[in-house]
Amino acid sequence: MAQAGGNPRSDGDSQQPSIFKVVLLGSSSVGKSSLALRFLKNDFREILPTLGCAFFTHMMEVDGKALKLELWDTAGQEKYHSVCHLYFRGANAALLVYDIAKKDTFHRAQNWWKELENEFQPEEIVVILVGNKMDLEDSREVTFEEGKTFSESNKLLFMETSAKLNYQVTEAFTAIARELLQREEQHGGPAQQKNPSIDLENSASQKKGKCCLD
Ligand SMILES: Nc1nc2c(ncn2[C@@H]2O[C@H](COP(=O)(O)OP(=O)(O)OP(=O)(O)O)[C@@H](O)[C@H]2O)c(=O)[nH]1
Repeated sequence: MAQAGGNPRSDGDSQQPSIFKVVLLGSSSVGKSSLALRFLKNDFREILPTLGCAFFTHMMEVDGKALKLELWDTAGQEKYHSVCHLYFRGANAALLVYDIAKKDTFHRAQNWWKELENEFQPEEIVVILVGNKMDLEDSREVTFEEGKTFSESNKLLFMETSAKLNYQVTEAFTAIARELLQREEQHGGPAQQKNPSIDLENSASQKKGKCCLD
């Protein structure tokens, strides 16, 4: 394993929420930024392709426990592929997003899973496979069963979503948050992060149109 997942961070004060790094991975145009925009702002609009990576933080509460998610929305365009590896270092969770109306994006999500498997021990990262654009039922190329079968055989969480219709978007992020908190509890509470996130100031390319999430 080349790189271990980062432990959730805390400043040592048990009252402070844990911080988890969550990366969004998948082909270009599957709707990663749209899922983030829907989750963070309950909005949906045309967004320009992500350049490099966009970064957001979000406080939330799950089952009475507060936590902070650091969301890293990566660019799906192939030219950014190698950069994405930098961004998933130290991640606690990943959303592997595909477009249910584009079979090749499902295969790409499966390849991302292989890459994560090479980087992380199974217990180091929470992964959810997300079949987005489920509003495009008439053009569906990936069945619900295909997504479910792949997830079950690889012990991933799975959900179909529509950023456009606001269907199961919050649920997908909440499922991740819940699993992260459960794992943290099993491992005896928050610890200092072993592999801190890379320096945002120096290395995160900003997304054109990122302002729409601010
Ligand atoms: N019908 C439908 N369209 C969607 C949905 N989510 C996103 N889109 C559209 O898909 C296109 C791509 O969305 P983005 O969110 O930019 O996709 P991305 O995965 O972030 O793309 P990159 O930044 O290139 O990696 C846009 O035109 C969105 O409006 C959805 O749930 N349903």
